[in-house]
Amino acid sequence: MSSPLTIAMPKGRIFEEAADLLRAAGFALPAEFDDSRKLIVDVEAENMRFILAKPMDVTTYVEYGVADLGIAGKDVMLEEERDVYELLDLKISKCHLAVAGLPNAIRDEVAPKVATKYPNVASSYFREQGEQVEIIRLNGSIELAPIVGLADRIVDIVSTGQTLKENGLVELEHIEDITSRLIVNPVSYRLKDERIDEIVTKLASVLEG
Ligand SMILES: Nc1ncnc2c1ncn2[C@@H]1O[C@H](COP(=O)(O)OP(=O)(O)OP(=O)(O)O)[C@@H](O)[C@H]1O
Ligand SMILES: O=P(O)(O)OC[C@H]1O[C@H](OP(=O)(O)OP(=O)(O)O)[C@H](O)[C@@H]1O
Repeated sequence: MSSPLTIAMPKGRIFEEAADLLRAAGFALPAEFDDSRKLIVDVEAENMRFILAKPMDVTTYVEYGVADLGIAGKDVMLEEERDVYELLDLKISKCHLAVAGLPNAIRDEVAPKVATKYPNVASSYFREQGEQVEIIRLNGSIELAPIVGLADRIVDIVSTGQTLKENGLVELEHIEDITSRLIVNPVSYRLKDERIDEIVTKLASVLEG
């Protein structure tokens, strides 16, 4: 048998939706897959190996070729700009990237501070807007920054809007709609195109159906 196809899966909120999608496409993923603390899960019946990574790291595993395929949020792809191909919009984990801040804040700073987990996305967004800002990188709970006075604005993910609302913030600018994507290492795609195309066809038929 050929070597297993390695797929980098994001732990966290995308995982469950991605696993549901793979099962709907006919892949026999064992229950162990969802509950285990193991970071590598071999699914011999499908000749697949899953590596469970932090969502922000999926594109890195795929770029370096230790995973052939991966499932990554478009936000991560925009931030990381890794050398990977996007094969399919999986239409899961829908949200958008936005600029937010306190309502009625006076916006007359020369270089307002912007807190974000997405420094590259935020820098290029404000550059395109012709606005000079100071980026402050944080790792989470971004909505805290304007409330405690660390930053004037934030660039972050908005889904239901509940986190903004509960923290007294408002969305100021919509940057980009986000969903999760199936990505591939370019060399893997050349060497394993038949197997990969088969997976894409199965997933696409679920998404279209
Ligand atoms: N509130 C949300 N609703 C829907 N999708 C979201 C939401 N927040 C993030 N996402 C999407 O899900 C992906 C993973 O988010 P998740 O919160 O699981 O990861 P993370 O915050 O990077 O990880 P961690 O919390 O472990 O640091 C994001 O890259 C984005 O594409
Ligand atoms: O619009 P909502 O539905 O409220 O979702 C948006 C929130 O979800 C994400 O945070 P996450 O839960 O990943 O926590 P984090 O702050 O640790 O990143 C994001 O960073 C927002 O804070």
